[in-house]
Amino acid sequence: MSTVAEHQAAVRALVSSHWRPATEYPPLGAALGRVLADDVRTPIDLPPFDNSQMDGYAVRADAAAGPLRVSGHVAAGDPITAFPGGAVAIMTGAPVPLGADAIVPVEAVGAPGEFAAVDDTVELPAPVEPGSFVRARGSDLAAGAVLLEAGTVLGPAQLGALAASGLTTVPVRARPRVLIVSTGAELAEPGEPLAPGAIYDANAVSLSAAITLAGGIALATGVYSDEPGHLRLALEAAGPVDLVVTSGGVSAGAHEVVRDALEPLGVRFGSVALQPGGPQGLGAITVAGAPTPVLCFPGNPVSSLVSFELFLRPLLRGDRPVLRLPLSASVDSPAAKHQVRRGRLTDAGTVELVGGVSSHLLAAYARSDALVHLPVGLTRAEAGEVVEVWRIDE
Ligand SMILES: Nc1nc2c(c(=O)[nH]1)N[C@H]1C(S)=C(S)[C@@H](COP(=O)(O)OP(=O)(O)OC[C@H]3O[C@@H](n4cnc5c(N)ncnc54)[C@H](O)[C@@H]3O)O[C@H]1N2
Ligand code: MOO
Repeated sequence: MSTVAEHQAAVRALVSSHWRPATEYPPLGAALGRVLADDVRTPIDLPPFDNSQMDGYAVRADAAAGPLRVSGHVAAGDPITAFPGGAVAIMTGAPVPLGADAIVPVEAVGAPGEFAAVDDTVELPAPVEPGSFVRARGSDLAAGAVLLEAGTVLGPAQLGALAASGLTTVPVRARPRVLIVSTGAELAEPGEPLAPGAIYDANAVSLSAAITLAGGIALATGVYSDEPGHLRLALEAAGPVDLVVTSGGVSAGAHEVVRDALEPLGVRFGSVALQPGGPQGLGAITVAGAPTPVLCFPGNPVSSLVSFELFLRPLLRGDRPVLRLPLSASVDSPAAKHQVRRGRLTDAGTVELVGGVSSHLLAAYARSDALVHLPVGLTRAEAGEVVEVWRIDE
């Protein structure tokens, strides 16, 4: 039996030895959620020039005592000018005139929005600190410095920072194409009539959604049969993909379609000290003429998704946010297994378990926003005991 860490390492080694993503250069508007392929440096200082943080007056701090003549007016978008002395009325974002070194907010001098006219005088109420309310050139980031590191997932702030640097395209990793094959003779497509003994295929949809949210391109198919030949046919008919994920057919039953079809091709099956998600398979098979990694997840719907979270998502998307939170109630756990329970964060700052241990409890999973980790060796945790929690509510 492998540990979770051993299986994670095996999956990482397998996937990374086959999937070497090409670099693509989408425009920023099409790069949301993509993963940076290389470090990106800003070609310009951010901000590109000293500018005012406030609507107010630009002054020289060492010459700001007594009445000051208003010597000009600059707004955002105006060119950079030399400081003529006195006080220059200045708007937020306008370039600080060269030679001025501080901004006094307008409300410190008079009413907000009311500026003295050029040639009028203003009197400042207090001494001024050099640099106050000046947003210095390069104070966010200097030209040439790394703005975002390879591996960063591009969200609103990251894309905004690239745009602020004047960049129009960004190097991102090609999205992995993942073929999801859910198996089992008992499965029916949602929408079909449900025959006695049949259940609807949840995993094709849940794993596709998980892959898509993790930045992959999900291609899903169902093999609703226990015939290994049918699974091999489905794989032979598939176009080129970077990875295959199967669900079901891996444990100890008489009809284990995935194991029966893929074990002869060299895929290894075994147990991981994990619940849910114990039975696992991994290896490489030929798909569309190319050696392609395959991960075989157990069919129970919770087991499939938990397997994805522990073994595949970190490779595609990085780690989930990890919290350490007290349990809202006590819980028992098998000493020999790393147990992953579904949970919900509470307003009290604790995590409460949702539903029981069993891996068919998908509706309970659907009400959860966290995974609660109870490691090997832990047999019981009391209410208030702090445990590792992964947020999964993205
Ligand atoms: N004698 C043993 N029996 C089982 C063991 C074991 O060690 N010894 N392990 C159990 C564990 S743990 C798991 S997990 C499952 C894994 O089973 P399989 O991967 O072979 O999956 P199936 O038997 O095909 O299905 C299990 C369960 O999940 C339902 N299922 C399957 N696919 C889907 C789908 N796409 N959508 C919704 N539900 C699905 C299926 O109907 C079964 O109820 O084995 C245990 N047994
Ligand atoms: O390992 Mo199974 O995945 O517990 O339910």
